[in-house]
Amino acid sequence: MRLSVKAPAKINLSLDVLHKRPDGYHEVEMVMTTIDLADRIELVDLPEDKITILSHNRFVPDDGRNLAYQAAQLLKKRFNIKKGVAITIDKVIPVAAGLAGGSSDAAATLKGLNELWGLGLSMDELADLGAEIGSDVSFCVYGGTALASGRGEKIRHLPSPPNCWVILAKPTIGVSTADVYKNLDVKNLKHPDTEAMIKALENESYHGICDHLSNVLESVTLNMYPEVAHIKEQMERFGADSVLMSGSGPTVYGLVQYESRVHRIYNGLRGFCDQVFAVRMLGE
Ligand SMILES: C[C@@](CO)(OP(=O)(O)O)[C@H](O)COP(=O)(O)OP(=O)(O)OC[C@H]1O[C@@H](n2ccc(N)nc2=O)[C@H](O)[C@@H]1O
Ligand SMILES: Nc1ncnc2c1ncn2[C@@H]1O[C@H](COP(=O)(O)OP(=O)(O)O)[C@@H](O)[C@H]1O
Repeated sequence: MRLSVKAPAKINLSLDVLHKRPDGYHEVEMVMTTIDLADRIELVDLPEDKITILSHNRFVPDDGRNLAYQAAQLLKKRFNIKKGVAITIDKVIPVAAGLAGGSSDAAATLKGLNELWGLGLSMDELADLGAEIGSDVSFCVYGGTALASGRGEKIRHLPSPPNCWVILAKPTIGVSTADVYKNLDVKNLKHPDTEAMIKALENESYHGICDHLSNVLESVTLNMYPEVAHIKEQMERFGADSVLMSGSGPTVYGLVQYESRVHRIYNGLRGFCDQVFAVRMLGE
């Protein structure tokens, strides 16, 4: 049997770090939402006991380092499944970009194999399994809009933002999430107003969302890679309503309400940045 599953990227509308935990992770409060920029995962049942990964993107590992591989392996071990799966990843989401591409591939693989192998697991059970793979995988299982806390695995669903455009620009560098957290000065942070962001979503206030975009990891990555700051300035100059770096970066996104402005910003950024996308929020 063969199954195809969509694996959408996320952006962080706000990202706060509360403290460093004894296990080395950071306690976070993040408002995240999925966007219409997605990988496609194809799963084909194999009679023999093996997992294969195929992707034409050279930055995507084709072995046990791949998060989709880890998702399949976790299900096989936990439910004692003797057959295998061939996973093909049609990569659209830029890699190591702060958009949770790998995490979303893992989440899509969990959901797809749940169906393919008839496991009958609930979304909550899949999200719990996802947390064993990575901090962002639980969110990616549900998608939509949510407040993620703990190390990212505790999910509270939120209303999705009013429809608008999201323009993304990724400079030609990949950022290590671990390095960014390592360079974060947790004691001296200007904390986002997470509650105000949640209120803005509840009130369907586009301007409220724009006013409260905030990410404590942004200044860390901006200091490490000045080209990210440059993209942010240009996105603001070309007329995005509000601009922020997603996750640990280096992708910068701008929110734009009116389609008439999208082309100008997109074309302006394309002048000096190879990877630019104009997409919609995905909603619920
Ligand atoms: C920063 C965020 C924001 O959404 O995303 P990305 O920028 O990676 O997309 C997440 O917190 C990343 O989630 P994810 O990429 O799944 O992280 P993991 O694989 O679990 O961890 C990678 C490394 O990041 C650090 N880490 C991650 C999450 C967390 N709450 N505290 C941490 O300190 C740890 O050093 C860990 O070894
Ligand atoms: N399916 C996958 N797609 C992309 N990268 C993956 C995948 N599985 C593992 N990785 C590894 O995870 C790292 C982070 O990738 P990604 O999830 O795209 O970024 P981020 O954590 O910034 O959102 C990459 O450098 C890559 O080596």
